[in-house]
Amino acid sequence: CYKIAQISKDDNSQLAVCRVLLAELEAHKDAWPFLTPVNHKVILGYRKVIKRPMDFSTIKRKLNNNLYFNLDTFIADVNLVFDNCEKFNEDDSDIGQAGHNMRKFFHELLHLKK
Ligand SMILES: Cn1cc(C(=O)NCCN)ccc1=O
Repeated sequence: CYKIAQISKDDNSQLAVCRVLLAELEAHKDAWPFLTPVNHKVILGYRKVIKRPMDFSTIKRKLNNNLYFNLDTFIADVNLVFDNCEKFNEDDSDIGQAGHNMRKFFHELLHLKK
């Protein structure tokens, strides 16, 4: 049963790493555009242009509902947040710049944890 215990321990420690990474993203000064889902009733065109919306609160809900298989599936959703941002916003806009800053910050976090 050691093998089974080992697998579940890895899942738990990977889950703990995801929670810490998400907390650090949410605490960043440039996180404000990404904390909650984009309101497509307010932001015209968003629903048509962005096929897979994602935000930090949705990632937190998915983490708590055990919907991430491993660290890589978590990283894919975080990158989706930044890819959506780049698609919808000009690079020189406030939100566009925030997205670039947050992507760089997340990339550096990942390389610290390795
Ligand atoms: C990520 N993103 C956020 C917004 C937004 O307005 N967020 C509300 C901030 N309070 C608009 C476009 C977009 O791509």
